[in-house]
Amino acid sequence: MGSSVEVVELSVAFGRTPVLHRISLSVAAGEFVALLGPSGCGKTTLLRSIAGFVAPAGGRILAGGQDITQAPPERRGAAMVFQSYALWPHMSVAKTIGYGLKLRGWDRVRIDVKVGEMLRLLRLEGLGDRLPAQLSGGQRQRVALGRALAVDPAILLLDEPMSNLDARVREGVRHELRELQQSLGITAIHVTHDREEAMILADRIVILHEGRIAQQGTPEDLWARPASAYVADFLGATNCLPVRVHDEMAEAAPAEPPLRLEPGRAPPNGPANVRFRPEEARVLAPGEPLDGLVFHGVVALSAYPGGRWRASIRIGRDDVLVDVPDRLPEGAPVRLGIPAPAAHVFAATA
Ligand SMILES: Nc1ncnc2c1ncn2[C@@H]1O[C@H](COP(=O)(O)OP(=O)(O)OP(=O)(O)O)[C@@H](O)[C@H]1O
Repeated sequence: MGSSVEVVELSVAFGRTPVLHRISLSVAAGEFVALLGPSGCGKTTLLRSIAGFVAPAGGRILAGGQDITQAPPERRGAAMVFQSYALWPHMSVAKTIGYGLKLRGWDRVRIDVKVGEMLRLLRLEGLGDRLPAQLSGGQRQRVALGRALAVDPAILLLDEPMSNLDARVREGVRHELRELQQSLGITAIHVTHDREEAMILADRIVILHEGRIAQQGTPEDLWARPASAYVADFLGATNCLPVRVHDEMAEAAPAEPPLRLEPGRAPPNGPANVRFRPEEARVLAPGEPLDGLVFHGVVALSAYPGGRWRASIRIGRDDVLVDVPDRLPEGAPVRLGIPAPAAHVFAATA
């Protein structure tokens, strides 16, 4: 069974450079949490601090209510799977999976039984005698997972364990990992810079920005209500257009009705930006009304990435992308509509 993890005001510095700033985070027993953010935001450092490989400058870490801040890695009830898998080239699959048990002094017979169980669980039956070089990428990844899970950890720490797999294999492995984690009831903390991976795997996503938590919530919550331009951008709302906000209304073009912003979520009066996803914006038919923001623009370019067309629309001095069902002729005037729930408005300085 999994145990809870509590990170309390954790600070980490390398030399004089602070990397994590008083991070507080609670992970429930059995929960799957993804730490998401761009390269260098500190997610691996946070994971390694929980694992016990990095000594914090301040704050505490608890597992199952016990303070483990000073505990050595092997006394934390956690196992880590690394990006590189860190498999030993001369050690067979079975020996690799049994390695942690041998270190714990288990006898040969018990180790064999447990390794057999892990091989079945991870669909590696018949591969026990192989060396890493004789395995596919997906199989190697499962061996690394098997080595971590064999010791029955309460907490599974995953450091980008799928980044070396090709896209097609990764899809399958994601679902396997999620199923495995749920059936074992283990607590998982997963580091990734892949938004889709975090969305698919996690009960909760924690987005990091320069060593601080930018926002945390369920995937649906973050998707629908990003709290800042940084989070919106990271979650695919990469289009950005200027608007003016006054009295909780955002205005795109004087000719179109302004959008009433959710009370309490409106940025202060003045220059602001609306951020939105290409797949959530629409090109409107002439005169078609919309509850949202409407901009007037011209088609700059159309491309076909597959399934739908993706048009680049020039609005004033900005270009934005929008998915459309059919090719739009270049130079055609269009009304671009951003439905209210898809329009994320932030002060221009945010
Ligand atoms: N051992 C170290 N010594 C000095 N600086 C380090 C060390 N490890 C990490 N850093 C620095 O700390 C910052 C955060 O690194 P970290 O690896 O946690 O980021 P990350 O979000 O996991 O990035 P990536 O996705 O690239 O792994 C970076 O600026 C990095 O250069």
